[in-house]
Formats: sequence, C-alpha cells, structure tokens
Amino acid sequence: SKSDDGFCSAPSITESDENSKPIYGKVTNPTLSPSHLQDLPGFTRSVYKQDHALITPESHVYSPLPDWTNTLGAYLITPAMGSHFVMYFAKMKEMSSSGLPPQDIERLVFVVEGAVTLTNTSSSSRKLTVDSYAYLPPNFYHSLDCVESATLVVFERRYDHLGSHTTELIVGSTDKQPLLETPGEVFELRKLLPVSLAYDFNIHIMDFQPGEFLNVKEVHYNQHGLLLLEGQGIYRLGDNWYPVQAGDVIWMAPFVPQWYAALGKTRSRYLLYKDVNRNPL
Ligand SMILES: NC(=O)N[C@@H](O)C(=O)O
Ligand SMILES: [Mn+2]
Repeated sequence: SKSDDGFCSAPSITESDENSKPIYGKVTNPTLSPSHLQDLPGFTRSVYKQDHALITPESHVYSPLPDWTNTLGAYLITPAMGSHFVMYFAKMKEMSSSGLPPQDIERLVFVVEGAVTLTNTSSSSRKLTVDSYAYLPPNFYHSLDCVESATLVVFERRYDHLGSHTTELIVGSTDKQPLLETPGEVFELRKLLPVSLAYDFNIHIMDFQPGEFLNVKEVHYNQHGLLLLEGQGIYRLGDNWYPVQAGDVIWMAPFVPQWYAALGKTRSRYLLYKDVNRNPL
C-alpha cells in the first residue's frame, strides 16, 4: 500500500496473504450457504442442546446494547445456557462508545473488524485494530470509542477472586503473542492473557493446517466459548458432528466431548474462552 509520502509501506498486518481480504473478513462476511439453501425457508445450521450449541451467522439477533452508544449487540452465550460467562458480538457504528460492565465483572474485547480507541483514567489512549485485544479488570474505568465502525467479540464474567491476587489492564495483539508448547498436539497455540493465578480465564488462539486435528478427544471440567476466525472443518460435540466455518460460534458446556479436524485449503484459526486457575468445587 502507498503512503502519502510516496514510499510503499509494508502491507498492514491485517491483510492476510491469500486474496488480500482483511484478516478475519469471513467472520463478518461469512460464506453463506449456497443460495438455494439461503432461500430455503427455516434452514439454519444452528443447534442448541443441553451441553453444546452451534450458533451460525444467519441466527444472530441484534438489539441495541444497553449502556453502549450507537452499538448493536448479539448475545451468543449467556448463563441462561449454563455458562458462567457471556459472549457477544458488539457491532459499533459511527461515533459509538462502550458502556461499563456491571460491578465486579471483568471484560475481554477482541477486534474482529474495524478499529476502536481504548481510553482509561491513567494511561493514554490506545488504538485497537483487527487482531488486537484488551483485558479490563473488574471495576476498571474504561471507554472504547469508535469513529467509523468496528465489530468486537466480547467476553464478560464475574471475577473469581483468589486470595489477594489482582489482575491488571492488558492490551496486545495475537501476532505478538509467542507460540506455546503443545505436547502431543500439532495445532499452534497462543494465549492472550498471562497464565498467572490472578487470571480466572484465558483466551486461546489455535491454528490448524488443513488435515490437522485435535489429538485428545477432550472431556474436561472447563467450559468454552469458541469463535472460528478463519477456515473450516468438522467439530464433534457430544454425539454430533458439525461442519463449521469462519463466523460460527460454539458453546461447550463442561464435560461435553469435543474434537476438531481442519479441512479445506486454508488454515483454521479459532479463538477459545477457557476458565482456568480455579478449583471447580
Ligand atoms: N476444544 C478445544 O480446543 N479445547 C482445547 O483447546 C482446550 O484447551 O480445552
Ligand atoms: Mn477444550
């Protein structure tokens, strides 16, 4: 891309290599089903069961987010499903701004499209663009402001105190997080939050090349909120096997058998909420 001083700047990190569409572009512009299925009355891939849910883009229902300005929200996962967290898309329009979460609620925002500016009482404003994120501790004053438009995926939950540990403001971007060891697994793993005991959840970013799959057919006490950011594959949840693609959201209750295999020509990348560091009792 050309900057106005005539020098060619390196393509921004938000441009993925293939077909130079913005990274994560399929989350907000998903490949819809073939037109004959789109028009099929009542057709959806969404499913809601006792221990899992698949929420696909055609099922999203937006309404104004209370306490936010000029922002539509689609709640995807809420405690009504049995989760201890909420996961929602926030579609911020021009001149929009966030509201604060309720008291004692921590928040993580991840930018899927567009850009927002994060301000808080102490540090200066910081611009969050696609693939950037911010963790806001409970009762931490902040504002996310958007001039044009932005789509965020937001996780919120009641902070589970452990002794005198406290969390702090975290701002980062996926591409700056190091790859972590994944013994016995082939996927590439990044974590967006520190692994220290103060943090009662983490966000995993997991990359699979086509044909790669989870080695462990997992059944564990943790619960998950998943957003498929790139790619496609098959997700096993309980006794069901679902074709999934970028833009799909999955709720996994504790102990639901879960497994993923990446298919297609491009890598799969998913973002995964996982509760950690707390005794399940
Ligand atoms: N479903 C899934 O990917 N789970 C694992 O990544 C995990 O860490 O629980
Ligand atoms: Mn898991």
